[in-house]
Amino acid sequence: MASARERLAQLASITTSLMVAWAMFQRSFLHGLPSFILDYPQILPSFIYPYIEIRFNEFSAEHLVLRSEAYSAIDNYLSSIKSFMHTKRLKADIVQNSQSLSLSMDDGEEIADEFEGFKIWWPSGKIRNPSPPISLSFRPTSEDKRYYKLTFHKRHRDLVLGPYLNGVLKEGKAIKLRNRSRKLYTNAGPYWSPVVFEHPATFQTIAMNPKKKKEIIDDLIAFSKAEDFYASVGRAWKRGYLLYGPPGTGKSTMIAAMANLLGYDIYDLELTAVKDNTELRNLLIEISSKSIIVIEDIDCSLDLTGQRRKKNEKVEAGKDSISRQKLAKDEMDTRASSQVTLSGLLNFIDGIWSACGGERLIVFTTNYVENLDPALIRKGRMDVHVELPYCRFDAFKVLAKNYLNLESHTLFPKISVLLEETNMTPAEVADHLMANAVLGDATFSLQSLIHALETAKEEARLRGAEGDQARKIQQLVEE
Ligand SMILES: Nc1ncnc2c1ncn2[C@@H]1O[C@H](COP(=O)(O)OP(=O)(O)OP(=O)(O)O)[C@@H](O)[C@H]1O
Ligand SMILES: [Mg+2]
Repeated sequence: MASARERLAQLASITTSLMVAWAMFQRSFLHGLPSFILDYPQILPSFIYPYIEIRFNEFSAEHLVLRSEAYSAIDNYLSSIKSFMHTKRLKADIVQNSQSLSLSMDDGEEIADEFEGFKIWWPSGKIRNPSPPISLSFRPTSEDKRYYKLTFHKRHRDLVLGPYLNGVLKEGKAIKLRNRSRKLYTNAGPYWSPVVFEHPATFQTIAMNPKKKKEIIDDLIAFSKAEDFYASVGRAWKRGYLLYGPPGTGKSTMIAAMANLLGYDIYDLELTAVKDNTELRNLLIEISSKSIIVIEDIDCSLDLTGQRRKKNEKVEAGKDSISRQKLAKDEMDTRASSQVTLSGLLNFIDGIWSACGGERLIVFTTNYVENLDPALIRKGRMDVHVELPYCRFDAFKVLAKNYLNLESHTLFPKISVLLEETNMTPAEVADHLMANAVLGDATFSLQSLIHALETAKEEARLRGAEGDQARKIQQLVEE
């Protein structure tokens, strides 16, 4: 059944037709009548039909191929609001990156939305293009042009055209970002090449101290919502993370979990493949917002500390010709490999990056935090330092829950002590648990982990004893 507004719309349309006919009649036969009568066709229907309609076409006149950004945002927004109760014909599609179906209304249907206590209607429709007589090209012709018609009472004009519509467009764009398939970019030469990023890691599966984990999650979420805060204090919307710890402790896994948590793309920057600072700058300004820039093994990527050392050596050098020659050769060697310098990287972090949009994390990883230049990791550049250590009992409990669905067990105390006495990575512990998890016997899995820990402890003891012996022999030889 047609709603009151629809009946009014029909009435207004009939009235408009009548008024147009009336105006034509006037113009033809009644020259000289007062001009306000000629204005009737515009005034009268707006008394009868006090609604404003704004049409958002799928394709604008200028961009016949590119879908209008406003239309896409509205489409996403309308698919998200739960006003389908009275809509009989819906369209369904699979959302990228998700198993769920996304519903949207079919052409010719209407969704009602509410804002500040009043109603807004979004009828959808399509204009059928007259099909071309005979197309000689094989290019498919897009016959139908879809649109949404924002319809609201004229007394709400300011609210609808201001906060309501801005909110719809903002939310629609946010939904698009959430639903898009994310990318992992790597640099080979001066360009980024993307692949679809699908990594199952989540913070839930990362084995580490739960308190530390919560702090990181809270920090990331606070960062992703802090656009206004960063703007108000005049700082670039970026945050630096340094993840450090031995190999296999979950640094790369945590980066994937960060990307999954925030829905960001990852730009995995291989510094050794970057020719010089100019190429570095060009790569970095290409990076879009909502992204994580990752530089793995920062200590191996560049001779970052060396660059500084050489500067100091330069002052000392020059006294004799041999050291001058050595310095020149060192500089040539450095230039031959990569000319990206510590100062180039720092300039990027402080300057260029700040100037090109926001919502970006930069993450450095290293196995040897003590080797890094303090300038690189000082607060302000690397805001958060996260240590991923060898597996201790708190991290083990996460793995036991994930792999064996165990919260406690009589063997836990023994494992806790053994983990303190050995240096086994979460990766190794996880491997032991996984090897037997499929058998479904948790006690057997824990026993085999205990056996592995005891073996590792014994090996470490033997290595230590061998080392002591070697040192003693060395001492005797020197004496
Ligand atoms: N803390 C952890 N929690 C859960 N799984 C982990 C953890 N650490 C490692 N793993 C598992 O071990 C494997 C290796 O981990 P990852 O690559 O993240 O280590 P890494 O710290 O980046 O090592 P590297 O320093 O060698 O790059 C991953 O497949 C991951 O599933
Ligand atoms: Mg790694």
